[in-house]
Amino acid sequence: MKKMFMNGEWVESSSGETREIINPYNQEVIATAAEGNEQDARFAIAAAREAFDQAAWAGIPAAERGKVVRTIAELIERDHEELAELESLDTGKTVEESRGDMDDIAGVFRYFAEMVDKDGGEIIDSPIPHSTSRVVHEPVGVCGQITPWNYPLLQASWKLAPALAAGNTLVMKPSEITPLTSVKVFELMEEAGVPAGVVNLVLGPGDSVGAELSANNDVDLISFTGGIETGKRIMQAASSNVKNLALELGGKNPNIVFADADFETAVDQAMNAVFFHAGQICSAGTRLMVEERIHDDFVNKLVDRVKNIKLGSGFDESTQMGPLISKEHLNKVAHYVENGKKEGATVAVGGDYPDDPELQKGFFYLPTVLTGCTTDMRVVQDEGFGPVITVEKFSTEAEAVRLANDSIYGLSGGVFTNDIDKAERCVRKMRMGTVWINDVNLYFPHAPWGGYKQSGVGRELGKTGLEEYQETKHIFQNLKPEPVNWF
Ligand SMILES: NC(=O)c1ccc[n+]([C@@H]2O[C@H](COP(=O)([O-])OP(=O)(O)OC[C@H]3O[C@@H](n4cnc5c(N)ncnc54)[C@H](O)[C@@H]3O)[C@@H](O)[C@H]2O)c1
Ligand SMILES: C[N+](C)(C)CC=O
Repeated sequence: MKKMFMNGEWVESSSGETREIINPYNQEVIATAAEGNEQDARFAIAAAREAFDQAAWAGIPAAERGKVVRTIAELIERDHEELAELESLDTGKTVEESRGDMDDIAGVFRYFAEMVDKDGGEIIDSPIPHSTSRVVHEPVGVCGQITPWNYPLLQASWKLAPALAAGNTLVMKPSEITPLTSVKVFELMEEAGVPAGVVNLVLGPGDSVGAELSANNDVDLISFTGGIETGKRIMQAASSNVKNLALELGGKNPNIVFADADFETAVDQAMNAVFFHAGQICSAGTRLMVEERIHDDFVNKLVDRVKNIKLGSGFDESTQMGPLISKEHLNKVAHYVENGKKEGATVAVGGDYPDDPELQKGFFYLPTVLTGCTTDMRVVQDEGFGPVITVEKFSTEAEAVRLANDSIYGLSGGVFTNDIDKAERCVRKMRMGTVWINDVNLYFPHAPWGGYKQSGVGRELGKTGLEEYQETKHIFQNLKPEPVNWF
């Protein structure tokens, strides 16, 4: 039974309720987890509040905190294979992808561990005679952290590492359907020596545990990664005590291919942009935009290659794409494609469930390419979050940029061209938090990640990822205090 971690203890839920965790490849039960509720969330928040107010973590010298965060990275590296296999069991993604995630996760803890003791504040040139003026950074306080199911531990690491580095205490709620690697990393944080009450883990549903974290007045910051509609609810709840807010939401990301791009690379990357993790990636380049002159050749080549994508178990080395996360999500993706067809899109390949008998127990959907799409279609505007590419045509650079920006989202986008001036002109006009030139879906700890428009608020990773977990304080000192005699 996977328990919750509160005030340094592993506990069951106060109600005794549990949830079965399902393998999306074959629907087998892989674990049972405690199912927490509002009361459990309040208990964990109180523990984090107490630990913060007693300076159980922020009061430790920064270099010592850095050492503990670095040890977490080392323990993740030690248990790398176990963590990768757990992630694949829970999400269905290939173990090869999960191994890459674990490398990234250890790197994130290392990156923030190195930043811990580098900030000595700032001296301001005070305009007031006989005074000093300084700026220091302090932790925000108690942080609520809510994560999604698609990259369970990766998204958790983007929140845990900077929050700890900055000296905060926290309560994390992972997605209720993929808690396994989060439980494991809390074991590793305990082993690394994080003091009791500093990190707390509550398992359970969003509308109880997540809602309590978002609304509770003892929480100072809420950091959320997930869908737009949930993000809006959290934003409203967080207004109760005007919490600091960080939102990493969805995307519907354009991938623009100009006729002068390297053809083979652009086709290959158009597939990488979408079919990793069956398209369940916030920054998936699901909206392929191809210059009219090469459109037909490009689609033909793409379809030829997509036909050969091998579906299967994430534990089979020959598998290139695993299942979707759940029955509910599979139905959502199938409806999304059906609606696209009704709007006039043509299924060039896929558009159905696989008929391979070996895949019938899993939540599989065929890699799909929809052609004849236009920007006004819902299938182009909505985040499908599945292995589905919509293809649009454009004829000029200005049109490509205008169409790419025609979205409520602004998470990421790609441009493929050999004309570097054109690439630069396009990416500077694209209203997205990350833009790639001749590449897709890249991220690393040193560069900030986040969305323009409705894709989010704030940035994770990089220097800004640490700043999100810090308050900024100005300290002014009068070196020659004397009466002002105004009154
Ligand atoms: N921008 C990014 O970096 C990024 C990264 C990963 C995923 N995502 C987005 O996440 C979405 C997929 O994840 P999902 O389906 O798990 O999202 P979701 O919004 O359904 O759930 C995310 C988390 O929120 C919790 N939650 C649900 N209702 C809640 C409520 N009322 N109050 C508080 N918490 C609540 C869930 O239990 C879960 O832990 C996609 O839209 C994807 O684009 C974004
Ligand atoms: C942020 N990222 C790309 C790792 C996962 C998005 O779903």
